[in-house]
Amino acid sequence: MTNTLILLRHGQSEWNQKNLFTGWVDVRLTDQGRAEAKRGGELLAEAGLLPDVLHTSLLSRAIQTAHLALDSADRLWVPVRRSWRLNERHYGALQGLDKAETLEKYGEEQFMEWRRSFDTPPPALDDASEWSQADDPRYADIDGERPRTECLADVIDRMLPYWEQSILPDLNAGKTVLVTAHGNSLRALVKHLDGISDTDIAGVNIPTGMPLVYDINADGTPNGAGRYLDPEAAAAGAAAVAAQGKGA
Ligand SMILES: O=C(O)[C@H](O)COP(=O)(O)O
Repeated sequence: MTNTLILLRHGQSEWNQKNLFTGWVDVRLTDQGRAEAKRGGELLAEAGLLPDVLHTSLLSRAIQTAHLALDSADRLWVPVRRSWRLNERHYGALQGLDKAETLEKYGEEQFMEWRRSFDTPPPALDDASEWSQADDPRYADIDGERPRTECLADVIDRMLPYWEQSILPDLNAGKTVLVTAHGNSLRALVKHLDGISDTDIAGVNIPTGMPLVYDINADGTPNGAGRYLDPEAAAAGAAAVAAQGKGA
């Protein structure tokens, strides 16, 4: 017996479009991002994958995406659980910087180390920065220390307790679970589910707005590989993410 987990990265955001490092900066979806989110919900409805519960991060781009996708699937009424533990990785002092300019300034090796290494975080973001979340009320009472920068290993450390204590129990209650989150918080969960090595995860990118479906066993392991509902579009989207920063 397995239960259905649906992972959905938010649609294109305003800073995805501008090619800026985003992290915990709370930007909204673009028109394209809203269309991607609606299409994601249509794909779920066409596949008969109707969520019974929603888990989102505390960031507007994921919350907007969930709302649009659930509306397309006529499931706006499902219960919602939100957590900072599903937030995008905190990009530290890179938040707000242009990816292409950062690549140009620091070179490919340093750019990729900060962007895709497993355990090297960017420099920490000063609380006085305009892109800091030091004064953001949504983090006033979070169950953990508010990060000033994160690497993927840090994201896994703060995301897995939520996976085990909040998402997996919903799955084992027989619910179809929709998780709307972010490129790197979903890379963290996919790494865990698929047993991807610390090295190989650097080559994994999550496309925007495309449902990724897993059949999950009671112990939290996947029964087979995850599957995108539109594999061709997913491959093109992942390639576009990989190309960000390279002037693409
Ligand atoms: O936070 C961001 O900049 C993006 O959502 C993810 O960026 P990345 O694909 O460069 O990690």
